[in-house]
Amino acid sequence: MKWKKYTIETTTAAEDYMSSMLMDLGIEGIEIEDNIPLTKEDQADMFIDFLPELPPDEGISHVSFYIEEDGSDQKQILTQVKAGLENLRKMVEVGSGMISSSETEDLDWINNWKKYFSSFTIEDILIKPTWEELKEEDKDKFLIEIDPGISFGTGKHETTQLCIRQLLKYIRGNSEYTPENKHPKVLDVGCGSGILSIVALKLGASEVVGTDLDADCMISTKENMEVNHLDAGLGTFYVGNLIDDEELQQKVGTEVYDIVVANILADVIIPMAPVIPARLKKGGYFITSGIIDFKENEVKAAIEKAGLEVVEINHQGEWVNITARKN
Ligand SMILES: C[S@@+](CC[C@H](N)C(=O)[O-])C[C@H]1O[C@@H](n2cnc3c(N)ncnc32)[C@H](O)[C@@H]1O
Repeated sequence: MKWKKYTIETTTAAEDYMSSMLMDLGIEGIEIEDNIPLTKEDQADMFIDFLPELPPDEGISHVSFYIEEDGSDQKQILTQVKAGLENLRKMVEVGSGMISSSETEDLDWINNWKKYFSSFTIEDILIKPTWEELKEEDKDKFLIEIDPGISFGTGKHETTQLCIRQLLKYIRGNSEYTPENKHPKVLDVGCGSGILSIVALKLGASEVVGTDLDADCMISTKENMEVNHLDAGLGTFYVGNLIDDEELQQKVGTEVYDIVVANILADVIIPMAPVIPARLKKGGYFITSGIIDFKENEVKAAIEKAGLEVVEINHQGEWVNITARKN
């Protein structure tokens, strides 16, 4: 599909008004480029732990939007955008308001990333996108099928893989480690696509409870449970923030989990560490990742301060997994 990209030069003060005006006109896929650093909340939502140095913010912003080349009345939309822009001038400094245009190559916003997600294995687990056909030679493999939709969690990210390896070890066991409980109850904080809950259940977990800030993850997780033939009753998933939502903490429960897994971000795991020991049974494990290597010591200190004993630290690329025990 061919798209035409239009870019409005405006001010950082007007960029939100500008995108809201465009959305009111039914335009989706709006892009904002400015030199304002992301907030901590935006960083957490976007799973970004470190940011490039930006040039100084001079108050200039470029707001771009895309219109399908065929099938839309470009002229009419542009007239509406120009009228909307002039209306905004009465409320806020919109700057030059100059609109430039360029052609883009074929774009399929929702599905393009799928080209980069194909089957792969972690130890003996085959992770396969739901849309890929299962090869004859893979029919007997330990299979997890995933469509993350708009949630995080194809399994390709180093942090997810670090957690999967720990689930393999602490649920199934391996040569150096034999778990006492082969059917643990698992809490998956930041469940995303549900991939870690599904791996845990497929490895033998008796039940999983998951949480995420993002309501869309509930849909992806539910659908992925179904695709993997897991009974819906094996998993309960809640939207919310375990760090400070006492109602959620109560729903999730106290001293009921053999394993808590949380693949989020160092800046989220640090404030979350104090509420983890209360969720774990004595002897239970906290498996966490999403930690960029230069924040390893900070996260380790927070986990130890919360009263857990760090038993393992693993690395993959620039990412870290910390596993800790409640003694
Ligand atoms: C890196 S993704 C992990 C997804 C999946 N568990 C995996 O390992 O691939 C992190 C998820 O944590 C969620 N998240 C961020 N902060 C959170 C918080 N305070 N509580 C629960 N979930 C959170 C995000 O919405 C996102 O879905």
